[in-house]
Amino acid sequence: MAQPSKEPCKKEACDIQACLSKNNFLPQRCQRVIEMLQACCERCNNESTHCGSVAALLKQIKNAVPVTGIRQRCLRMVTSCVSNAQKSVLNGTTDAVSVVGREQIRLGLPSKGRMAADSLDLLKDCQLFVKQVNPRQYVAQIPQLPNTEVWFQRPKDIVRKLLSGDLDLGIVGLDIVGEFGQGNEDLIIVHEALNFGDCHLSLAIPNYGIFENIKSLKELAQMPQWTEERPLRVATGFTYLGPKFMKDNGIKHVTFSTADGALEAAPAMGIADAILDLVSSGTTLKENNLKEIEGGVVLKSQAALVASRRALTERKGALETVHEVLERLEAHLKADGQFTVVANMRGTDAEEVAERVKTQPSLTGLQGPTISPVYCKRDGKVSIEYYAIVICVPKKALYESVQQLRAVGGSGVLVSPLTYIFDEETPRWSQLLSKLGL
Ligand SMILES: Nc1ncnc2c1ncn2[C@@H]1O[C@H](COP(=O)(O)OP(=O)(O)OP(=O)(O)O)[C@@H](O)[C@H]1O
Ligand SMILES: O=P(O)(O)OC[C@H]1O[C@H](OP(=O)(O)OP(=O)(O)O)[C@H](O)[C@@H]1O
Ligand SMILES: [Mg+2]
Repeated sequence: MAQPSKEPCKKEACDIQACLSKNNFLPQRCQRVIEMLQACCERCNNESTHCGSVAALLKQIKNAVPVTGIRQRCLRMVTSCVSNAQKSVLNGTTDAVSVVGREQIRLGLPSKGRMAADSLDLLKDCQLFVKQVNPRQYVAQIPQLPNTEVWFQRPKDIVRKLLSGDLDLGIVGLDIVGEFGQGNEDLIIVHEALNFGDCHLSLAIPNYGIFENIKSLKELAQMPQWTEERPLRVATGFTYLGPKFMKDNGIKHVTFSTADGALEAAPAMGIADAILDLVSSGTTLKENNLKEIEGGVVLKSQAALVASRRALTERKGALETVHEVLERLEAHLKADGQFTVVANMRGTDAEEVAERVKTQPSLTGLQGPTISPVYCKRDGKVSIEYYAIVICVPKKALYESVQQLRAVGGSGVLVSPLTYIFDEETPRWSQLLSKLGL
């Protein structure tokens, strides 16, 4: 194997050093960051794209660089440095044992089942149109994100492939993240509430026989029937989360069996005493004479945007792509629950109208009402008698708000859907940076 080259680092190393020194960082600290960067690139030359030392380097930068702007510049330089090191391997400048080089960011979407159509619809609502030529084609493009390709996969494979580095981002249920991610720190939840795929993972027992009066997990655990020889038998598809939940709750005498579906039949078939499965409407439990119990919810789930930490810190453009996707998602999801309400109000001036509006609890809008004069022509003269008030109102509080508007003299109330609310910065973006140690 050829000697690893430190060349790709040189320019970035100088830039980072200059940036840090210019901002009064101690020379030893700068030096340490640069050494780590160079060691990291050596390893990238030698090993693969998944050089774990980048994470350590980023942590070091976090400690050394408290100012967000400078920290982000350093991060970009590090990413570019590492990707140069990788490119030099691909171009043959340096040998490598195995390098998975790819330019495109990969987003995994559910290929079928409950989550598939909803994932595409959500992206569409964010003006991200997935172009899939036919439904059996597993790769697709999003013209609005030219550096990103979509790969359709089964939800559990999305999580597995995020962990193996074959996908960078994905949309899956939090249940699948918990079950197949198993707390792996490389999986980062970028947005935990995409507003579809709602369900919960729950323990359920028959509502007849020895279970008739059992109402809680505690009571279930204390039943004298369960012994080492005859443990509580639980049927579940969640073979990681199930045992973990029982252990965390101190339930000792328990065994698990698994099946791919129709688990609700297991107690009546005599295969299990209880089941641990997803519930949404509760119909399947009810139809099979099963009930949930207090303390039996393992987790609440809905669709989430998940990313690979390594991809975000090492793959060129990944962080920027996540930022854009996150902004679009947040703008859409925030607006989704709101209406824009416009009404006219008679008044002497804008402040007086504002005072009246503010007496009503549902009329404050996002930051406060926008009030503007309505110019009308009377006897050939332009005058202001009315003011238009514009507010955002939660959909649930619409009627209440209309009543409150009327109560303070509002008339001609217009209600229209709100499509996007772009905040100054999305709170989840700063949370993501902090999870990444940036
Ligand atoms: N009632 C529900 N039952 C199961 N999953 C639900 C439910 N409601 C929402 N979900 C979400 O949908 C995901 C499962 O979707 P789906 O049932 O299509 O896949 P699957 O069960 O893995 O596929 P299959 O049933 O073909 O094995 C879950 O991981 C969960 O996040
Ligand atoms: O509370 P409910 O709305 O009734 O939904 C819960 C049921 O839905 C899921 O099964 P699915 O339809 O995926 O069938 P499967 O068991 O064949 O996977 C889940 O495993 C439950 O059985
Ligand atoms: Mg299913």
